[in-house]
Amino acid sequence: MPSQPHDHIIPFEESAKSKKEQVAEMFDKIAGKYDFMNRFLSARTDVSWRRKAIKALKQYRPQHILDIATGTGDMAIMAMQMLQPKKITGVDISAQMLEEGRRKIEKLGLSSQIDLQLGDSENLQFADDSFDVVMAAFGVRNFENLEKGLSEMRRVLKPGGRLCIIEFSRPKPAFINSLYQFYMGNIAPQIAKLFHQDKKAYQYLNRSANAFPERKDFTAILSQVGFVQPDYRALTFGMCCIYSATK
Ligand SMILES: C[S@@+](CC[C@H](N)C(=O)[O-])C[C@H]1O[C@@H](n2cnc3c(N)ncnc32)[C@H](O)[C@@H]1O
Repeated sequence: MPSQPHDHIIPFEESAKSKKEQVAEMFDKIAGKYDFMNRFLSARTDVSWRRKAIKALKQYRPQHILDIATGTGDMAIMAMQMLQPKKITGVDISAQMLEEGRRKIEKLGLSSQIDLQLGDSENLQFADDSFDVVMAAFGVRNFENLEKGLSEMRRVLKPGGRLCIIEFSRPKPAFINSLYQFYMGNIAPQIAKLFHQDKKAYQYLNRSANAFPERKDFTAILSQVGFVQPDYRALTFGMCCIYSATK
């Protein structure tokens, strides 16, 4: 197994709580403004990243989709609108993020098609081989044990099923990365503070994104947990990557 530098990246370094507890608490706190901050800080680029990832799943015509670390349900909602599967199940450890998600889903009249459940990606309560597609947008970086979470995602995927992961990565070329690092490391946490959000949550976002295995390092981990044909596509100068693989 490769080393896991991301394991040590936790939201609040001074806290004695586990990474999982800290992550759940942090997202509970920022849930109310999570969508707004995403749109604002990324100038809506996050929406186009999710759209591209979901578009690539169209050819598989999935009927049952699992959205891991679903948060406020943005990925699940967009996948329901674009792919029209029979059902999407979303799982997250933050009750408040799920509450926000359920509100949006109800407003859109999608409650019978999208089911959001409190649960841990590293210990999924679903039978083996249950889903045609398992996806996670900006979630796997937060796992306490990355390999365990990815293995669970593989376990519940049907043989031949498709994995889709969106995660932050470091932009190339170097001068764009410098600008990006300055924005994410200094400006974004200040903007978050202006909107009464915990600055530390947005500092964690940058630190955890920088420490996370990216591109070929991440596809190597997908292979190690048993996925086949892992691949990635870098978006917006490589600010994020869409990873795909098959079970
Ligand atoms: C940055 S948010 C992404 C939310 C959503 N997927 C999106 O695209 O906006 C990360 C989410 O991962 C969830 N999360 C972190 N670790 C988790 C775990 N072990 N199991 C389930 N959810 C987890 C957090 O609670 C949070 O809602």
